[in-house]
Amino acid sequence: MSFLRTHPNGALGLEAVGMTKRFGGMAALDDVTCRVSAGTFHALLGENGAGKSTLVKCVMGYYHADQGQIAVGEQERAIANPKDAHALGVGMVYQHFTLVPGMTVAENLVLSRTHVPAVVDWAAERKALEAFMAGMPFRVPLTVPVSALAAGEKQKLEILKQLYLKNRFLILDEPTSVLTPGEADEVLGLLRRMTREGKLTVLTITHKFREVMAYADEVTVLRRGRFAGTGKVADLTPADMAEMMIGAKEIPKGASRLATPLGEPRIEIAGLKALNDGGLAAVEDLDLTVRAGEIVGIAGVSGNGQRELVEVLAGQRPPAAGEIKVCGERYAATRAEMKRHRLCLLPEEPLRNACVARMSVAENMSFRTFDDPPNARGGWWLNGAAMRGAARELIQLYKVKTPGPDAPIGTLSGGNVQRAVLARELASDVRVLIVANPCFGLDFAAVADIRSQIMQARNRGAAVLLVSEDLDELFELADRILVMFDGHLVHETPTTQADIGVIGQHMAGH
Ligand SMILES: Nc1ncnc2c1ncn2[C@@H]1O[C@H](COP(=O)(O)OP(=O)(O)OP(=O)(O)O)[C@@H](O)[C@H]1O
Repeated sequence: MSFLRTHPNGALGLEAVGMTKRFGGMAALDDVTCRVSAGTFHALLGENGAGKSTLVKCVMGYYHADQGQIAVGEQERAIANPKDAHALGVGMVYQHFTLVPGMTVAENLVLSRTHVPAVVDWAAERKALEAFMAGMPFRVPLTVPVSALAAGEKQKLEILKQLYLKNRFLILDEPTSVLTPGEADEVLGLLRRMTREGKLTVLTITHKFREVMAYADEVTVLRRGRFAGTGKVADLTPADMAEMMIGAKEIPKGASRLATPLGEPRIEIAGLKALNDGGLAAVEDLDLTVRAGEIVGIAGVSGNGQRELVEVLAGQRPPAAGEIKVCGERYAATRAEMKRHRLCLLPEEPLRNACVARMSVAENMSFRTFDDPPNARGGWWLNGAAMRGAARELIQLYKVKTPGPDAPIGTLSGGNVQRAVLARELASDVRVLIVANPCFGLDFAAVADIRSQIMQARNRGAAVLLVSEDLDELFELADRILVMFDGHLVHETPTTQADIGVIGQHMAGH
């Protein structure tokens, strides 16, 4: 496909040429070029830490590249900040929603404009919005508050907002991670239709080969901050892309499930109720048992009480009612209990919930063990050398990409923070493992690695509670799948008899 700069129907082409961005001595991007033709659907691939986010942040003007040029449409452009990017018609949709929940769809759209008049003529705005919606391939009701929309509708609205702001080059950062499989297909299908019609160009960061194969026209692959290849999807297989990403054709296989006997109950939850930050019930009447030697998966669209459930089990949120037992004893989620029962826990968003961003990788990795020998030598003297040594081993074992054990963990790429926390949690001989979205944002090789670790823990007899928004993950790992909707467990099935369509419907509350 020859490079097309602007499509007559509005889609914009974009070239980022020779992009270099250094953080201290480390080049996160080293002479990277990415060309996206107008009216195409382009996927940006690469391992965790390969430089994908850094590249799109340079394009959006969040970072200033040390070298390189960006051309949007016909011309080379200087993009000093995101405002400049928007003025050129370049917008970005993030993994997490940026809408104001208490406002209606119409209010969110109108107030997102750079210039909003002091007094808004709502009647005129409504008319203009209805005309705008009529021209869109998908619609969201204008008068409904955003808080009442399902995740798929919110994601559609995020995209509509970019189109409303007249952005015709859209960057998406793992756009489907918050959607059910049906919603993901709908949103990606609609975006592809718009690119085919020449109304929009899409550049999406993704780790999902399935979505690349089904929706993308072309890919650009980064590897350790460098350009590793580009091509048309029609000419490539997932194995070819894997080879560009990591230099090996083999997509690693996970550990297989061993036929182990079910053991005693290790997690017993009865009548649990938990409130959200606003004081409303987020989890209600929840009964759940997880036995030794099984993985119990909880499916659900984010925001249906899973976060609060995990926070209760982590001791970060008090239960409002109910009882929890671990290994037959009442459990109040203290650090001593976790240690005694060898209970390990990986919450969602580990950088926020399980790390101190400004502390080093070594310090973060030793949170569980800092007061045990050899890390502590009597009293409160911490042995930095021992902590760093143990961290070096974990960094190697779990392939965490970091300049070293002393780097602040907050400067690692998202996927590498996840690996560092998993390394800490899975390092011990775990009896009870609670994990929430363990592979969120991880590249395919890391996903295979981590899933294999979880399966091995189960095969060794651990009781595993796996809360995940990724149905593929639940189908691969769980022995039983339960669906959580609106704070309740609404459906349960052994995985061998599970039907993905039925589960998707329960996830959507039908
Ligand atoms: N603000 C920063 N300060 C220091 N280093 C940074 C900063 N931002 C990114 N890096 C480093 O740059 C490299 C590339 O990170 P980037 O976030 O672009 O990777 P990525 O491909 O998006 O990874 P992931 O798939 O894990 O999100 C990483 O090694 C990361 O540690």
